[in-house]
Amino acid sequence: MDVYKIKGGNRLQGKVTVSGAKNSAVALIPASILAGSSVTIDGIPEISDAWTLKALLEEIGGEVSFENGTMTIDPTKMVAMPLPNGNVKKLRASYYMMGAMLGRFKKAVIGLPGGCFLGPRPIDQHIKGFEALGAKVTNEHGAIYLRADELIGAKIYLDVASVGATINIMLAAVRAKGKTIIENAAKEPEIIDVATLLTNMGANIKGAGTSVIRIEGVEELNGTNHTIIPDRIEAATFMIMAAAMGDGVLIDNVIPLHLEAVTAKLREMGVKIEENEESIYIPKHEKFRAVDVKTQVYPGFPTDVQQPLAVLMTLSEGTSKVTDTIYSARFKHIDELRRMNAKARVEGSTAIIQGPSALEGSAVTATDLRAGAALVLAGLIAKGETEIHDIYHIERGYSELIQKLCALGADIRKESIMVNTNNKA
Ligand SMILES: CC(=O)N[C@H]1[C@@H](OP(=O)(O)OP(=O)(O)OC[C@H]2O[C@@H](n3ccc(=O)[nH]c3=O)[C@H](O)[C@@H]2O)O[C@H](CO)[C@@H](O)[C@@H]1O
Ligand SMILES: C=C(OP(=O)(O)O)C(=O)O
Repeated sequence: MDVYKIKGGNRLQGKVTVSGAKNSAVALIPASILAGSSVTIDGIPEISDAWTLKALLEEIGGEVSFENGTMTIDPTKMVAMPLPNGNVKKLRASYYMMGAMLGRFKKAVIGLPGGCFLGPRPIDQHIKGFEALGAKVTNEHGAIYLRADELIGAKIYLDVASVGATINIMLAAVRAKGKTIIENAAKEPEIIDVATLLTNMGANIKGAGTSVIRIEGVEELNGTNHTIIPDRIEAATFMIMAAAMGDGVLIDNVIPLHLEAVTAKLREMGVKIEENEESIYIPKHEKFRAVDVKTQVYPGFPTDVQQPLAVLMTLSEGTSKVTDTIYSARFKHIDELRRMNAKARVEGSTAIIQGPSALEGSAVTATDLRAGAALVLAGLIAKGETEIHDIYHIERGYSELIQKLCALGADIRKESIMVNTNNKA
């Protein structure tokens, strides 16, 4: 089993460059299914989710290369191959194969997606959207079957402003006949990024990034080149790491506008942040104020950042509270942080963190992607050695994390350890 081993206490200094956005990449790659010729995407992060999607595209006949951050996808020989099991279970975003294959082939069979367990993650709004466009959708033995004679544009009101449902409906609707209107659409920057790719492929999409998206279906889409946006969640993770352990860290390749809620909350905690056009500088800090934070849909405070932020709260003076309004059960990291001597507990959908506490190295488990990032930060701060298990969660979404942290001065390495399966409960 692979683990991360971290010797805590090293200060971080220098420049770190943020990779392309995971949550864009995992939608842009399936979007290429809709193209009539090759799509090239620059800035794809080196994460296992990208490799898994490459494998999924190859399973349906795509020719895909992925080298030095550039993925080129030739979709011309793709077929509507059912994907009920295997790779689709490895990540959440395999659900985008539904919208893209429905758009191109008018049919798809896709297993229920995997991804982080954060509490219930239904896909009812995706299905409602596909049905509104004229698809018949059934759930048979854990796989979703979608078929349509033709897709016809429709008005769809999302009961929740879901990122996945907004993108998935967009993927199918660009090839539907006539006009689709998505109301109460999610507004995340990754949605604009996907709409930009689709528009450059010849789609007609207006309003991406607002709560009403209008799509006029087209008969065919062409290949194109695209450069992905920077990962605002990775950037926020490094901002928090820099605040906690930095002696001056420049975080490069960011769009500061995408980070407004994070920047505002960190400033409230006493963190000094210098924003440049495409980078953010965080100087050394010694003290932090306790704050309360509530996660919200974009442009509110992102749920994907609350777990690393909780670690900074263990250094803050007083009681902090984190309420997750998106995922009620996204608090598995709190138990692990307690193993490291954090004073924290969960009440309902709120974590209550009492600081400051002196974190101590321990063996802990990355229960999900951002819990993993939180534990990496806790390990950087803690006295002694921290060993993080189940790091495959972290590697789904952070590109070259070890290399980036080592370059900043951290003592973190990946190691294979023997697991005694006889002792497993
Ligand atoms: C691959 C990807 O982009 N993942 C991101 C995406 O996940 P994902 O797209 O899965 O998240 P959604 O925006 O869809 O979910 C938001 C909320 O809506 C609920 N919901 C969603 C769909 C649905 O059909 N029915 C329903 O009730 C969910 O349970 C959740 O409470 O947005 C989340 C919220 O910003 C992020 O944490 C994830 O990192
Ligand atoms: C929850 C996340 O990812 P996914 O939706 O891919 O599980 C995340 O990126 O924090």
